[in-house]
Amino acid sequence: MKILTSISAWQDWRNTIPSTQSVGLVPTMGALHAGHQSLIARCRRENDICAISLFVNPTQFNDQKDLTNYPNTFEDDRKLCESERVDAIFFPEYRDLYPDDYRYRVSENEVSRLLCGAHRPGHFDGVLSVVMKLLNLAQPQRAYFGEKDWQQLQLVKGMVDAFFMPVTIIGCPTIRETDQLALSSRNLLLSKTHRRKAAGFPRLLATRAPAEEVARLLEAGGFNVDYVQDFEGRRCAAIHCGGVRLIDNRPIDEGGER
Ligand SMILES: Nc1ncnc2c1ncn2[C@@H]1O[C@H](COP(=O)(O)OP(=O)(O)OP(=O)(O)O)[C@@H](O)[C@H]1O
Ligand SMILES: CC(C)(CO)[C@@H](O)C(=O)[O-]
Ligand code: BAL
Repeated sequence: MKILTSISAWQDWRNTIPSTQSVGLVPTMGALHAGHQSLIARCRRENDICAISLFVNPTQFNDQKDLTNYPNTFEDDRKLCESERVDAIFFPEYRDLYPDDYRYRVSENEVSRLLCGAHRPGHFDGVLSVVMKLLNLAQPQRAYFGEKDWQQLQLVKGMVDAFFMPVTIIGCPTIRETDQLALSSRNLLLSKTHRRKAAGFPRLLATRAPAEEVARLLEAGGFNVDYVQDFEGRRCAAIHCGGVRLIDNRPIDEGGER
């Protein structure tokens, strides 16, 4: 497994791959967990070459504290990638990935302003810009994203269509803990008490009550609610639990308990 830290090393490596071999890419911000692992495993199964990027992208953070606190578990990440037979890890630095210092960026003017975009101004400009860079560098046939970040997934698909980018975006189901909390790197930041309490989030999101009622119940349960909103077939929500921001979504038409 190669660990590539410079753009030129990554490009040189990419150039060694014959055009007859398919490449899959899993973009991540590291602190890998079983959710990421499911994306990597699928990428491994569906492609000759499986690559992953680990980059905590500063341009998508509107909150400096959130960026500073973002977990970093590089050694464990490396081991997980090795055990999943990843071929290459791309682990760049900001100044290399942003030679323009973010003068150039990709913007979407509608969906990116809703939900998470309304609460994290500029967030999706940062996400789309870095994903465009990563896709241009890796030139994968397929790239894998989690449904946990539903709005992100829709925006990345939209960008690829809008710019005629030669890549297929594959959405992968959300992996959950046994108490149904969606796995997320930020879960590492929850205290024991808040981790226990966080199980109430997916439980309330799965009820059939109207979105406003779910928001009220979450607030009553001690969470600070950014939003609960139905969007493109999903009930999406973001809350703060003990200062940690968590997001989740559920299909709106799922039978039984949502
Ligand atoms: N529980 C999960 N199930 C499936 N995919 C996931 C899960 N959590 C994250 N992913 C996907 O992994 C990719 C990388 O996500 P990222 O590195 O931001 O991790 P994260 O756990 O979402 O962290 P964060 O705490 O920042 O939300 C994204 O496409 C994301 O949707
Ligand atoms: C897609 C991504 C890797 C871009 O930094 C990030 O938003 C994430 O991990 O979901
Ligand atoms: N998975 C979304 C990345 C972020 O919260 O910035």
